[in-house]
Amino acid sequence: MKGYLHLEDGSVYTGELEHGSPQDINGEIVFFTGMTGYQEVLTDPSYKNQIVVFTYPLIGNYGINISDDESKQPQVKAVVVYECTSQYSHYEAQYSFKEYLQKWNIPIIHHIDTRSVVKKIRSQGSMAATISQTFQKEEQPSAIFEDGVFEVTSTSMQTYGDGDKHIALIDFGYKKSILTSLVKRGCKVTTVPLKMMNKVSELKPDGVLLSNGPGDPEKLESYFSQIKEIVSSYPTLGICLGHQLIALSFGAKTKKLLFGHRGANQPVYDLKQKKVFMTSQNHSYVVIDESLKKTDLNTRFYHINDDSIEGLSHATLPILTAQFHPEAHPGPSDSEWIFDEFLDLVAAAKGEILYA
Ligand SMILES: NC(=O)CC[C@H](N)C(=O)O
Repeated sequence: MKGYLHLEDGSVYTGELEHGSPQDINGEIVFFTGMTGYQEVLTDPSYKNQIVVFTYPLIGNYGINISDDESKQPQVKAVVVYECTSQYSHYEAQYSFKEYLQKWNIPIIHHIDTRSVVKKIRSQGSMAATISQTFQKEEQPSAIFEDGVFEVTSTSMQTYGDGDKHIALIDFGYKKSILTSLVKRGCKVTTVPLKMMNKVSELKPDGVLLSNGPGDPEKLESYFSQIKEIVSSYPTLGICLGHQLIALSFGAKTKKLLFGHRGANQPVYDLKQKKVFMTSQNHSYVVIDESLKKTDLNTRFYHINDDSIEGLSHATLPILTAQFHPEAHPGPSDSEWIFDEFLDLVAAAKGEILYA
């Protein structure tokens, strides 16, 4: 059936709507530029409540393979594509792109001029959008976005792996690949729901990882002092939202980028190794450079395209943070070594090695 994509600036695009609902669907519209990796994007909890535009014009040609999911279900509010094919070819695929989203009742609007939509987002910023079955929408798309962290954090602790390094993975909506990156490096990992952060010390972990997650990091202000205490007590890695929360808890500030970084070829410079890495990213917010002056945090990584901060280290504590995704699904595995460096920090704290 015909469907309509309404943007906050008043523009309306007509496309074909699949699994739409009689009620309008509202969300923040953002775009992802990777040619592949659509399945990992759909299931990354950081995309909770967002309407994702895929800029690559043909999506779905290798189908959906459940074992590649980043969480138990798609998290996006809706999908905007040019063409999504039902014909797929991959030896592990179980569903087509459309079948998978239909199973979870997630609307797709296709045959939309995605190039035009992306140009608007690039010039005016990520904005509110509504997908509707009618040309006249019920109301103006709302720019107030729901805070997704409480929807995606788990409700009980779970333990995975049985290695000799025990890592507490604080769950703001973690991607499965973060967990598997640790388990495959010989760690025992306990996932800790946001509301159970006060139990971290009872686990006596060797290290702590603060996960990715959706929404504005400043909305979690009531947890900053607790976060500061935890990350000051154990070797720590912060990824994406986790990185932002660590910076905020030490007194730095964050701001929203115009349209964010979402793709699989984002170049990042490492000031320590003096090297550029291609990274996978999915974020709207960044740490403000000048706000670091009052803290003991130093820039370790920055984005080559816009000079924004992509990661930090602490002057005296074993804390490492990355705004990008070292677990790299979707995207290149160039920066997976971040996990090795984090585990070196953990090993150094246990007296097993020297970390330089
Ligand atoms: N992937 C993430 O953790 C995203 C962090 C945060 N929600 C942002 O958009 O900046």
